Amino acid sequence: MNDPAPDTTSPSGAWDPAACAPYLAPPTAADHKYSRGVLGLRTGSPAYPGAAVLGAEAAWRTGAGLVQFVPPVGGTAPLFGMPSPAATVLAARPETVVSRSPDRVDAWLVGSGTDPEARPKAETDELAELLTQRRPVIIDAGALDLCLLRRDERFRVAPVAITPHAGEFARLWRALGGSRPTDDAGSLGSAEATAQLAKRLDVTVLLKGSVTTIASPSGDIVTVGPATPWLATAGTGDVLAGIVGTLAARHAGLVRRGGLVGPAGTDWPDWPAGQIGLADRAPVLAELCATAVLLHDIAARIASGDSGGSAGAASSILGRPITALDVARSIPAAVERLLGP
Ligand SMILES: NC(=O)C1=CN([C@@H]2O[C@H](COP(=O)(O)OP(=O)(O)OC[C@H]3O[C@@H](n4cnc5c(N)ncnc54)[C@H](OP(=O)(O)O)[C@@H]3O)[C@@H](O)[C@H]2O)[C@@H](O)CC1
Ligand SMILES: Nc1ncnc2c1ncn2[C@@H]1O[C@H](COP(=O)(O)OP(=O)(O)O)[C@@H](O)[C@H]1O
Repeated sequence: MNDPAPDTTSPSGAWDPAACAPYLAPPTAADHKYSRGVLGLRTGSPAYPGAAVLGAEAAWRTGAGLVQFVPPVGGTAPLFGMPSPAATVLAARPETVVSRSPDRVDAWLVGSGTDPEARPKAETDELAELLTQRRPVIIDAGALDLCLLRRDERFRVAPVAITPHAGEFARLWRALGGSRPTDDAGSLGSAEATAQLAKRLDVTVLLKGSVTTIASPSGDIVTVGPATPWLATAGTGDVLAGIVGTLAARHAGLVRRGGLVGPAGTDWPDWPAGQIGLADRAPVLAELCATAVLLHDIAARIASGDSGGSAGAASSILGRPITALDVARSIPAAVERLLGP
């Protein structure tokens, strides 16, 4: 990959709170748990069971119909006498169903709270397999290396969004042969670099930061922020990933169709093969990501008691310290605020 030119372009646009509403629409009388979106989680590890709890908490609070947790394959036993990720998730959210091979999953969230160095081959193989299927896959933290598989056509079947922070973004950039950025995506013109990465790997890139940049493979860029700086605390990225995964599960059909409505309301399997390219599908995923980032910021502001700041406001810092779990627990109030009159 060539180094990006300095970023002289303006982003395609900042995300409008009003645009979130369709993605957060309340359930109807015709809904049931399966129609509201089933999220499959492959998150957490013996070293980081807490990250799996944060993602599951966020998923339920965002309004998932069902969250299914798949325990990591093989690997080391829990450390320090800690419970396993599955036991930790169940203790916090007994609504969660734990299963080795869940059916009816609409979208997957993988990688939060995992370490690629400690990942057994069997786990890597199962994660890679998800990229060969049509369900949306959200790739976070310790699974981000798997998006490099997208260089191979076989792994380009699933619509994919990745959620790196600046350090993780720099690692991916270097893995693709770029020499810049070093560890500071902000210094390189992140919009340009994010768009390049999105295009190269045919993924939607959600580059986290005070201002979060979201790029589609098509080149569209959306920015959200600045978010409240109280979000700069451990685990808030795991919460964001849970929100993104849940919205992707809720709108999995729309993601696969690229936002297009099929003939007589048909879904993807009824569409002629090859009619819709991956790049066509990506902007919907970007809009879901932007909605998730805005919801996350509003939840953080509610949790921190920041009644004066609105999402995206670059005001002086208002409010009080928060934890990642506080943010997750404030998601329902944030949904209500975004849907409010
Ligand atoms: N409770 C739990 O279970 C929790 C579990 N968690 C899990 O921990 C795992 C490891 O994740 P991780 O992010 O802590 O470590 P890693 O991937 O090595 O990246 C850090 C390196 O990147 C660099 N860096 C540059 N810019 C940066 C930025 N904006 N934000 C952050 N870093 C930035 C930074 O360099 P520096 O700036 O310090 O020079 C540093 O060298 C992962 O699976 C995650 O899910 C956490 O979510 C916490 C709660
Ligand atoms: N200074 C900041 N101002 C606003 N939001 C921030 C700031 N720093 C980080 N964030 C947000 O906090 C979250 C941190 O995610 P991440 O770096 O993955 O942390 P973790 O791995 O501990 O969950 C992201 O949503 C990011 O956009």
